Amino acid sequence: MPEGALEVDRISKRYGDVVALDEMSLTVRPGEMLGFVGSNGAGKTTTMRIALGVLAADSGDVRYDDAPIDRTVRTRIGYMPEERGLYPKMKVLEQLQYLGELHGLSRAEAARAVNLWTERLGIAERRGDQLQKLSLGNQQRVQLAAALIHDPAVLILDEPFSGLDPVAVEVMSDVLREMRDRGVPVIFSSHQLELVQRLCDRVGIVRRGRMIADGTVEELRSSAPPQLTVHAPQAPADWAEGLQGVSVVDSANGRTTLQLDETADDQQILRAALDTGPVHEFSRARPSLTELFRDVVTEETDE
Ligand SMILES: Nc1ncnc2c1ncn2[C@@H]1O[C@H](COP(=O)(O)OP(=O)(O)OP(=O)(O)O)[C@@H](O)[C@H]1O
Repeated sequence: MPEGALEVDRISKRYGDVVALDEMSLTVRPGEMLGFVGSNGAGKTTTMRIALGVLAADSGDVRYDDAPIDRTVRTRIGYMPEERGLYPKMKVLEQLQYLGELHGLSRAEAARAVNLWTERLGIAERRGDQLQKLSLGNQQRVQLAAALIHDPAVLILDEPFSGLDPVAVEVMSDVLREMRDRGVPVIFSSHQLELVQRLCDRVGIVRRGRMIADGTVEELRSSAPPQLTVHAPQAPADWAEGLQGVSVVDSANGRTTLQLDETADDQQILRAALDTGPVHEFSRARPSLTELFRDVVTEETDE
């Protein structure tokens, strides 16, 4: 394992009869951003809470830098919990200053870090306000500042992008990229798959407490069957039905997305499309992360 990697190794966790995690494993290396995706209740928050050490696993290990996570390492993790959890009545500045000192910064270091991150996250003018007086998006920026204030060695963020406006999404994305580029392993959960696809070096898809797919977006996309987009404006809705090795993924306004298996013949498909009239587009593609994810979720309900 490279120095400074965070490893979750086959952790399991039950809540009574509910199996929240079933030998979940993941690794985030320094300088890497991992997007953690999965349906509601799949086990993302439970994994992150165990990785942070606020919740104990029934079995399995969490390691940082090849050693079990102890108290010292724990204080070096920047965590943004899903339930947020800052003090609503406390002023932004006092709150961040307090958290910095709690994580071992001196008074002056904490003050410098508060200035830096509130400036960087665009909330400098709100330093004197109570947290509860800020908009939800700005409260979230404060939460991120709280996770960053002690210059963490690892970042674990539970749905940091939920509810943010596009400008805030860009600010948050830039900061996470910057931390990644500084060599910090970053893991965040999200249901915004386009964002995960754009931002992350690797993606882990979790289903029922297990990691079922893990790789770069390109690896995951290229492991899926290829697709063909055909724009034939005069084609009837069922023009592709019955073609060898072809299933229709989507069809609207003369544009059809087909999924191909190895028996499909693209020249035969092209001829069939031309038989309907002009063909304006005929291009091969790989499914998006959203489509891959949908396939996984569909398999889940089919089981
Ligand atoms: N404190 C708890 N008591 C009982 N069951 C729990 C508890 N916390 C989580 N669970 C259950 O464990 C499973 C995993 O939940 P978890 O919150 O980790 O999922 P998640 O992937 O983060 O979901 P979401 O995307 O909705 O946030 C779910 O079935 C959930 O109901």
